[in-house]
Amino acid sequence: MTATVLTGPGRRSTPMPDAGHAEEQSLARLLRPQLAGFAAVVALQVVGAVAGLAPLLAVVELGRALLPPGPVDSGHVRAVVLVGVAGLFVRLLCTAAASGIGHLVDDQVQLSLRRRLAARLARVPIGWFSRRRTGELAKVVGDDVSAVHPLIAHAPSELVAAFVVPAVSLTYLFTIDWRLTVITLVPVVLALSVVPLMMTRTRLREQKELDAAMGRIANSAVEFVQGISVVKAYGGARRAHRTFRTAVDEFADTFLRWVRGMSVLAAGMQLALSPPFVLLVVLVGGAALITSGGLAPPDLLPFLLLGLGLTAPVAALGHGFDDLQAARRAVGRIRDVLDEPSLPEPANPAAPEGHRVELRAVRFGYDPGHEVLRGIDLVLEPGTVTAIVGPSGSGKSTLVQLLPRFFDPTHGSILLGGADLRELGSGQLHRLVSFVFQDVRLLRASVADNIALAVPRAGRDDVVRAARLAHIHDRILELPRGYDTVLGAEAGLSGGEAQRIALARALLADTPVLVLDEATAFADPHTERAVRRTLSTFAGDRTVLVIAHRLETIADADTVVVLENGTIVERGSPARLLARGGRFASLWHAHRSAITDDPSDTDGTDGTDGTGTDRAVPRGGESR
Ligand SMILES: Nc1ncnc2c1ncn2[C@@H]1O[C@H](COP(=O)(O)OP(=O)(O)OP(=O)(O)O)[C@@H](O)[C@H]1O
Repeated sequence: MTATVLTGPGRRSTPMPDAGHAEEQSLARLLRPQLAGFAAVVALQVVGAVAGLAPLLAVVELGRALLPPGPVDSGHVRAVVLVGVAGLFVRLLCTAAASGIGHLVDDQVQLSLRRRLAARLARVPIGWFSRRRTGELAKVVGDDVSAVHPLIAHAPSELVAAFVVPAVSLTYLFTIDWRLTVITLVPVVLALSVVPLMMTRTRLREQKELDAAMGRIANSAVEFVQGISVVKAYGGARRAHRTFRTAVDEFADTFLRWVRGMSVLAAGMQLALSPPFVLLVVLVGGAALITSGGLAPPDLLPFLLLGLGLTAPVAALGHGFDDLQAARRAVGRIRDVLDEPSLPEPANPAAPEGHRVELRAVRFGYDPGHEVLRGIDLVLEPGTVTAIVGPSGSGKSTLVQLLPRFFDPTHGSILLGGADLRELGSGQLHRLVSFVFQDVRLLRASVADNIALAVPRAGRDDVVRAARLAHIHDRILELPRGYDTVLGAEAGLSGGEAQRIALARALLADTPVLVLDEATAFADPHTERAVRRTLSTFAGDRTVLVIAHRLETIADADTVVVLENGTIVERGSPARLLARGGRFASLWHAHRSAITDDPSDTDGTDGTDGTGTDRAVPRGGESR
């Protein structure tokens, strides 16, 4: 046997900079398209906040005009009332408009975030998902994006109210009496002095721990629900439940620690901002000034009224503080996902010539330090079927998943028609390579749409032809609405049926390279034989790579590749390999005797086709 290290016209892959990654996904950049809307919200809030002070100031002015003894200037009173009413009206108008625009901007930002997340998730390597937990990802796309809501829709109004209202009020109060103004500020200063204590390293760490504990609850709940059938079948509900209970208990402990740290601070802040405390401070200060003759009694009124107005925005900011902190952390997590490197897309895709596939010194590992494929050199010629065999865990599935580019090799390259896969656009690659793996994923869509996934414009005739070839047409007709039946909603399919839908999808895609993980594993013997016949007819000039579990597939293959521990230990035609008496021969004999020893196996997979002819005898052929 000769090693099939071929040198072809393949070029070195030069991964292009990832366009998606290059665009820095900062929140500012994210908000840039919405800047006009954002500016309008802030402007309306400023006008609204200032106008909102008019009624208060009108009451104060009325008090100062009506309380002192003597004649009343009715013209002045009328003007003050009019200004107060107009201010109220403008405030209502501005607040409503700002709230409306703010929520529209928020909607756009959330939509854009979710679109970006979806686009990024579609481009990250499949391996990234296996390292992520479903709960965490669901939290980012769902909860975390929603947590941005207060940041966009409420923060501007709260910030504006917190700064503009006190600024205007203070200016007015200063014109009346600067000493009482300073006294009126005491509650605000006390409340603000608590804020840094709420943001110490310990408090922020506790917040993070709280978030992580919440994430663990979500994960364990999702995992518990996903695995519920297995757990129940094996009576392990108690054990599985324990993970959830532990997560819940941990959350309760973390929450208690957080509450303990925050409650005194929050209570102190609330006390400082509470109306009774504010009134007490202003009254004590005002009374002292009045008795000393430094302040006219009616001038105490504006301080009592506006003093309460000074603390209200700070209190609102305090209430929104948690939301804002949560939004900040959520944006951080969203940014982490958006910054995740995706499989690089070439700026100028290469044009492959033909569909010869060549793996050159391919190495790959899911985790650093643990290689699953350790230097694979392999050529798959057009018009041939290459079967991969090998013990469980030898890397067969990993190897075939590199062809549709579920992952990129960590070293070496894979060439298709002379072009490195990394130099092909993803659309181009999908037009060249289709696959049917064991773990078939069908979409919650009609049967026809599922089959036509790669060729959305395919006519119904083509879809039916592909379904017939995959021997699933009759079963589809039995479904409630035939080809229009929505899978997962109106009907479900068995594992073998789902595989044949996936096979029909691959047949319709009609790509020159086909990768199969023994696509007929779940079919009954009769269907399995029929599907195999279809595949051998269909193969034609195609380049076919199949993970073979059945002797017939192995016997029919042009080349068999024996994989062990991530390296190719034998390759050649089945007949030659059998004659050599090496690894393949012992695998073959072990496989055969396992089947003949198993009395339950009556499906012909022992190498006979049920007609008495021994078909699973490797046919002759030269090693490539
Ligand atoms: N998503 C993954 N993340 C981390 N390790 C993985 C992942 N998938 C497979 N592995 C590991 O890679 C090695 C090869 O697995 P692979 O599924 O390719 O083998 P296989 O030959 O196809 O096995 P089988 O015949 O049992 O399907 C195994 O050690 C497996 O644990």
